[in-house]
This record gives sequence, C-alpha cells and structure tokens, in this order.
Amino acid sequence: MPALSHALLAALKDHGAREIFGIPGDFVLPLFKVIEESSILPSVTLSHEPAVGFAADAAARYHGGLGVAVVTYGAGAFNVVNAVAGAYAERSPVVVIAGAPGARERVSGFLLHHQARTVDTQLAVFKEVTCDQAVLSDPATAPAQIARVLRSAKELSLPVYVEFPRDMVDAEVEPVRPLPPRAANREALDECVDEILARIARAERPVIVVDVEIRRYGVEDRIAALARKLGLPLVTTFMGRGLLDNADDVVAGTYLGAAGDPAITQLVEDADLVLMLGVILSDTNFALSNRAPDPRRMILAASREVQIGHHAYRDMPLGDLIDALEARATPRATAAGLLRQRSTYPRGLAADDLPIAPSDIATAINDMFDRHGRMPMTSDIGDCLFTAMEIDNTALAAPGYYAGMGFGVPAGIGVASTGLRPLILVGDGAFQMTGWELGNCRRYGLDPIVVLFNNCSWEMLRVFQPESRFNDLDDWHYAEIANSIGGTGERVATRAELVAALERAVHRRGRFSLVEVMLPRGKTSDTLARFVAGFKSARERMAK
Ligand SMILES: Cc1ncc(Cc2csc(CCOP(=O)(O)OP(=O)(O)O)c2C)c(N)n1
Ligand SMILES: [Mg+2]
Repeated sequence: MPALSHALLAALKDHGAREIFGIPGDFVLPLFKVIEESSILPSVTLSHEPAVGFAADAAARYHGGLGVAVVTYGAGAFNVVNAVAGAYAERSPVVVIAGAPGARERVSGFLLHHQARTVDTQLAVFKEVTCDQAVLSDPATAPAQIARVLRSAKELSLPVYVEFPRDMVDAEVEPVRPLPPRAANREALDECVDEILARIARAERPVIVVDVEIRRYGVEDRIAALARKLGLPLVTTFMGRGLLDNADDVVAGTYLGAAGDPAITQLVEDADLVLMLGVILSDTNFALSNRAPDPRRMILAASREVQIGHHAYRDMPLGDLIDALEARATPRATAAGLLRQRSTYPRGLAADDLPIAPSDIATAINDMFDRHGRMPMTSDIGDCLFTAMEIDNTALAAPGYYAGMGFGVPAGIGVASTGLRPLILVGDGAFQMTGWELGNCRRYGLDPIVVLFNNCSWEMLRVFQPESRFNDLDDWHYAEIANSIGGTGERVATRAELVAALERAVHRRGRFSLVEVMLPRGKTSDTLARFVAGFKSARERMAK
C-alpha cells in the first residue's frame, strides 16, 4: 500500500494538477521532502504565502486543471487565506494543503507554535473560503476523503482545503479512487435545453454574455461553435475579458455598461434575450449597466444551475448543457450577423518624445502583439486592469471581481511555471505588495515581461478621493531594483523609450524584463476615466 503522501500527490495529478506552489515549514517539512524527492508533480517555492495562493490560482486558470498551494500550519496557512478567498470569489479550483500538528502533539497539553485560538482554528477559517474540507488523520478514511474533495474542486470549480497532520506522511493507505463526475439528469437537461432553444427562437435581438466559468469548465470552443451555429453575437463581461481569445470571429467585445464601447453596451442592453453562460453577477460586471439585468429577459447558466426567468434547473453542469444545446440547436441567421460590430483597439503609437499616458501603453502593447504575436497576460487591480480593456482580446488572468491587489506578479510567475511566457501588468502600489516575487524567476529560468505603471500613486483611490495625501506614494526606482534581483529593468518616460524598451524585452530571454513606465499622477486610462464617471453618476442617481 502507498504512503498517504504519495497517494495524495498521485491523486492530485490524476485530477488535473500540473504543479505545486508552496513554502515549507516544520509542520509540512516531511511532506515537502516527499514532494521534492518523488517529483510526482514539479514544485515551485516562493517568498510569501499570498504569492503561493495567487500563483496556484493563475496556473489553474490557464491550464484548466487544479491549482495546488502547500503551506505550513498556522502562520503559513493564515497568510494564504486572502488569495484563497479571491479564488473562491472568482471560481478558481485551488487545493490548499496545510500542515497540522500530529495526534500526540494535539493532546500534549501545550499551546502549539503557529496555533491561533485553538488547534482547529485553521480548519474553521478555511471552511469559510473553500467548498469542501478533509482532515487526513485516519488512514482508513483518508483516500475517500481525498477523492471527495478533489471531485468537489473540479465540479464546483472552487477551492478546497486538505489538512495534513505531520505524523501521517508515511501512513499506509489504499490508493485514492477518483469518484465519477455527477452528470445532469437527462430528462431535466432535455427540458431545460428545449426551453432555452424556444426562448432563442422567439427572440428578435438575442445576445450571449460569457464569463470565467466557461474557461473553468473548458467549454470555450464549444460555446464559440454554438454562437456560430445560432448566429448569435457574443460579448464577455469585465471579469471575462480575454475569454475566447482564439475566436475573434465570435467575440464582439467586452460589456462595460456606461464605461464601455457604446455599440457593445447597446447590443446587451437592447437585447430581448440575454443568454448568460458562466457569468458571475457581480457589481464589477454590471454596476454600470444603464439597464439592470432583468430575469424576464435573462437566462443564467452558472454554478451548476440554469435560471430562466424566475425558475431554475438544479445540478446542471455547464459542459452537459453546452453539449446538449450545440447538439440540438438548428442553424439560424448567417454567421455574418455575428460581427455586426467588433470593438476596435488602438494601434500605431507614435514613437515620439511625448510623455506617456496609460492608454499609450495599451497601444504600444497592441503594436507589439501585432509584430510578435499575442502573449498570455496577467494583471493586478489598478488602472493597469482598465488599460487592459484597451488591449486586443488576449488571454488574461486578473482579479476583475474580487479586486484584491498583489495578484498580478505572482499570477504571472504561476503562468510562467506552466511553460508560457506571460506579460504582467501591475501598478506601483500593487508591486510594493508582491512584485518582489520576481526575485524567484532566475532559479526557475522564468522570463516574464513586466510592465509597471509607476504613477507614484494609489491612483484608483485618488480618482475617488483626490484630497487625500495618503495616495502620494514615493518613487522607489523599481527598474534599478529589478537589475539586482535577477532581471533587467528599464525606466521609460517618453513614448519612444516605451516602444524601444518593449522591443528589447521581447527579444531578451532567460531573465525577467521589467519596463517601469513613468506616468503623471492624475492621468488615468480612458477606460478608468469612463468607469469613474459612470460610478459617480450612478452614485448621484442612488442619492436622489
Ligand atoms: C489587498 C488590497 N488592499 C487594498 C486595496 C484597495 C485599493 C484598490 S486600488 C488601490 C491603489 C492601487 O495602486 P496601484 O499603484 O497599484 O495602481 P493605480 O491605482 O493604477 O495607481 C488600493 C490601495 C485592494 N484593492 N486590495
Ligand atoms: Mg499607482
């Protein structure tokens, strides 16, 4: 019989994990030894546990499997809670494996180091940010518990928690037998599909809106095929930006309500049927809608449910639904109707001596992608994410709903660890939180390109509260620091310098490149400016 540590690692791999991110500690040292020596999964250690969580989250978003974060008991585990909360909010299946005291320690009578209120406080905290939990303290039940939580992570696309007492690493157990996926009830599925297709047939101006769950459940290509067959226009939400990046004939643009492309906004808000697939009904996706989502003209397929008007079908996996819709849909209007309008993105930045504005960065990146091909992107929260809306529809992992800072750089390291070369967008405030993780790139041979928006400001706060001096950050000269932690940094202040530095970064391989873009305080991207105007007018309307 295998040791529990080996059984768990093999099960993670069987369920779609591709790598492990972590930081060891005495409560997981024996487990980390097995991880490193068994090589069942490659492992990457980082410098601070929030980054471990962000990297595991972003890796899962890109390879479509499970993200894995291994941390020590207490101090390590509590450090990763915020990243796991963000993964929960944005439907990312991260498996948190946290060390814990062994059976004898628990009854030693001592208060244990790293313990908070009680020995089980860690489990109690993670119950709030995971969909399922397992404590592997009994060899007889451990394999079944592992099978259950890993199926939960995959089926619900949500984080799960595995507590691994340090005296269980070598415990002999049965191998983990994966549980069968839970399919939709066939009759309910047929009834649901008939109702959806009937609603589409009656609609005169239907539209499809997609969001992150279509990637989490691997159905992007099938949805593109469905949109083509039905001849329906399709847009992404703010959170869903970058989805269907290989289906330019299908994606008309991104719906941003009052802050977006008016033609896209009209497509959604004038629609008499909005088919929402994998959509998170969040404020960041819909708060700027001129017309709030209306259940009478909406079908929402998300979280294994399909809501039509005011009734719902339960236990309806998105993949089963899309397969059944695609199989039973009859072709409609010509595909030409798909792209009545497609958003256009700025190109052709003049390489001149003018100072740089945030939207110039988007134009320079569009030009770079045209010359060298699109790169997978990660972004932090800040004006960099709003600027990303002006970059052509490219694969993107960003905290567009949870909106937690610190995600961008570690997420980029997570994506780079999957074998891709990402372009990372980050503001100076967020970089101050987790940007230093770039110092781990050299030992793993990772060479992401980082574009750092240095406005020496918490600019997203300043636009709402300009009178506060706490928004004035100091200038830390990040490019200089990059050179001392294994990368190459360049500081640019004109559009010509920006274009040249990006070109050098693309050709520079084997070490990370950091392009520190100097921006004036008070100047935001065009998209953020429209968002702020939209939020302020929405707030004024609510105040009346
Ligand atoms: C973990 C966390 N703590 C605080 C905040 C609150 C916040 C949202 S945006 C922002 C300023 C971001 O500054 P940065 O320089 O990165 O970007 P920019 O605005 O373009 O200049 C803060 C402090 C959030 N969202 N998450
Ligand atoms: Mg800033």
